[in-house]
Amino acid sequence: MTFHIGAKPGDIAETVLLPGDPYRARWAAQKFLENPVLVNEVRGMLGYTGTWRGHRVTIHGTGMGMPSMSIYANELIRDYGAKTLIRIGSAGALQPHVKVRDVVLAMASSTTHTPSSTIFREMQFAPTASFDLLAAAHKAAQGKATTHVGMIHSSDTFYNERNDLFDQLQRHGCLAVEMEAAELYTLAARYGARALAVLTISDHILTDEALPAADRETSFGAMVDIALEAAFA
Ligand SMILES: O=P(O)(O)O[C@H]1O[C@H](CO)[C@@H](O)[C@H]1O
Ligand SMILES: O=c1cc[nH]c(=O)[nH]1
Repeated sequence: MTFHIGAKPGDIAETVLLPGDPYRARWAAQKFLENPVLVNEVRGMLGYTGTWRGHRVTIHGTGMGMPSMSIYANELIRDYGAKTLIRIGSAGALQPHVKVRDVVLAMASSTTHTPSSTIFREMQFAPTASFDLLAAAHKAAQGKATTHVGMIHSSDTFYNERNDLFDQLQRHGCLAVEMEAAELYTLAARYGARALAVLTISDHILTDEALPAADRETSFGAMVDIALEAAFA
């Protein structure tokens, strides 16, 4: 048991899928895992452990934003021994060719700040996915969803007041914006774990098209499939 996770030692698998939304964790565990058992509900941040094709897997919510992701990723890696962490999140598209419901595999993520910025001081650290997971996810995605691989942005805000920043990101090829991947990649690098973000486009920054909350909670099956296949490739 840690400050934020009530699971007993051994309750958490070495492979952890991480949606921001705890209800997406419940939906994905019930739909994809055999014998899912609730291992955490502290603060309503649901975590389940079960098996997928014989492999133990935990699916655990992270909440929204990098400070919340940082708390869960730190405790999962340092206290429970998680070794492969795959975010299964939603994101807003920043390019015209990236459409709602497409999947984005985040090769790298830019930021303005992360919870780790204080330790890097003047350095602009490059948070990057684990190549083996990225390559396996790319292969697993074939035939499951229209998939894009590239750079994303992890923002500290959902309600952006700086459209000029999004203009520059779009101009430099950034595919999508979300709020957690960069800190996950940074912590995985620090502690020698593997990490990837598999994202489903829930809305389009350029057109304002958006999926309803129920779809964001439960209709993102392709990314869960891709994440599970990549984890055990
Ligand atoms: O759907 P999740 O995984 O929560 O991800 C995205 O959705 C939230 C904002 O609505 C942020 O957490 C962002 O990163
Ligand atoms: O951070 C996010 C996540 C989904 N969609 C957005 O526009 N931003």
